[in-house]
Amino acid sequence: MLEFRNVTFQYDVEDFNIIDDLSFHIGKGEFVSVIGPSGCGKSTIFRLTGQLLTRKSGDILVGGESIDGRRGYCGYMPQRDLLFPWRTVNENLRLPMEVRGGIPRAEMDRRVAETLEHVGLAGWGDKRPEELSGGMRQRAAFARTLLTGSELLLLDEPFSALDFLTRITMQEWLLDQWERDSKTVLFITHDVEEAIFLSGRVLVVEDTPIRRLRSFEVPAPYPRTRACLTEPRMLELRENLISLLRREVSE
Ligand SMILES: Nc1ncnc2c1ncn2[C@@H]1O[C@H](COP(=O)(O)OP(=O)(O)OP(=O)(O)O)[C@@H](O)[C@H]1O
Repeated sequence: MLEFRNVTFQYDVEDFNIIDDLSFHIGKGEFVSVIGPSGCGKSTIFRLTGQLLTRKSGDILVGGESIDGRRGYCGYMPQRDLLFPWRTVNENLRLPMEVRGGIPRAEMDRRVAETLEHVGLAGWGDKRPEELSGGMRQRAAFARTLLTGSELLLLDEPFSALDFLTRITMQEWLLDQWERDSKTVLFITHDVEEAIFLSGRVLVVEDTPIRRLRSFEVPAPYPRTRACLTEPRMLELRENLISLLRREVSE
């Protein structure tokens, strides 16, 4: 579903590559998390995939084809919900379809209502974002990401600003959505436990510049409950990942 082939990237103001000859791939329908030290370039991978940045060399493929010249092949949800405060929830959710164009208003309204119901926010469409709780705003932002209609969802630390209980509720909610929708999800987090609870695989950034992502299979079948986190194999994986990250930060 997503493939990086020998991708290299450098920010204009820097004199070194932040991503250097990186290759990896994510299969259709996978839920994969990316973890690594702060500032190592995780979000840069997302920005390159969404063409918010342009790579220096290499190729990025979605669904087997290069992303160059294409639009609408991925939905991107950033760290903060970024709902427009002056728009109602309905108006926020219509946005990706308005940008794409060519969809009749009645059809947009139908899709918005259906998606709000899908994420448990039926009846909240006329509210403004400030009237929603943090968890509800994230659900609305996720609904807007779904309304891009893309099979590939890039979620960049979507729950990092939430309190602990809302966060674990949202993690369970997201897993339910993923199991129901069969989308491909690439998820950035700083939280090792969140990564292993949600993902089938965890990719670890081992060094900067990013030359490779080390892949760890998560040894727990879906559907999952949080109880799986206390299983010995999951605890062992969690400790392995934490010590790997610690080593990277101290190097
Ligand atoms: N627009 C920019 N111009 C120049 N340098 C940038 C720009 N955006 C990010 N960087 C630098 O590139 C590096 C990688 O940034 P990026 O946001 O991809 O890291 P990250 O791993 O997602 O960080 P975090 O986990 O803290 O969100 C950082 O050192 C950052 O300072």
